Amino acid sequence: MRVDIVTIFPEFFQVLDVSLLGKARQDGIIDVRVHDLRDATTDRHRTVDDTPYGGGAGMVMKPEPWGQTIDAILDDAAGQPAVPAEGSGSGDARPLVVFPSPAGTVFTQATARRYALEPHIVFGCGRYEGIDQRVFDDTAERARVELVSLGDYVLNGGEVAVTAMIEAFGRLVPGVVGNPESLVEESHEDGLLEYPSYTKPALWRGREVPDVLLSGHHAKIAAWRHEQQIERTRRVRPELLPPELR
Ligand SMILES: CN1CCC[C@H](Cn2ccc3ccc(-c4n[nH]c(N)c4C#N)cc32)C1
Repeated sequence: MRVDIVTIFPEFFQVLDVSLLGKARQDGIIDVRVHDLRDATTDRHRTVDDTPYGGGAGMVMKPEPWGQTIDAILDDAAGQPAVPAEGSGSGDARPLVVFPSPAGTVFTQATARRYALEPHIVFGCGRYEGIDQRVFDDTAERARVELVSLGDYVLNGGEVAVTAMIEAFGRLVPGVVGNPESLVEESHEDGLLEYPSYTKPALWRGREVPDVLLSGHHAKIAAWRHEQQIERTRRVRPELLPPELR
């Protein structure tokens, strides 16, 4: 899987060199390439923004550097088809270009599962008040374009969102997580929040571990954990409960 990231803060993504994603990159499972948008500027000040047409506060990101950078990435990728992850992908062979945006559809575990099947994703990290709309419209001429939001709050740019999204789908790409079993019983994977976890010691500051977890009775443990998931989901995120459990 190939991932391209366009940003004015390339150093922001050094975080992707560590932990699971760093190993996935070293193992060649995920090929992450970071592009500095300012490399596509032509003026001495490497300008990427300008005042908004129609007035208003803040600055808007100019379309030219974006168009040049995205074209270069898509042209390069066209010559090196990326290998899709196992499983059925979107069926649309065009690359996927994702722009984080507070105006986008909310990123969920279902989005992460879908992205994990894509052979190639380009992420465009906006800053300032956002990117000139014509960048999205022009890119949509040759790629699938998605505006995606991390959640209902305002960030200063797309980099934090892209980091979270790459972690969320990256861990689902086959070979990234050592034990795929650990991906099954986690929050949102089965629509419910995860059950509480415990480890040694059996007694800590006067607090014991639930007896069922010490029983060795796997069926009872599984039943207790599922009940905990339902109780926790009902308490914290009732809207996630399937109708029959509400
Ligand atoms: C005051 N203005 C309002 C519009 C956005 C401006 C900052 N900005 C520029 C590019 C950009 C990209 C994503 C996000 C963002 N914010 N919240 C989320 N869940 C996001 C996601 N994904 C924010 C962004 C700040």
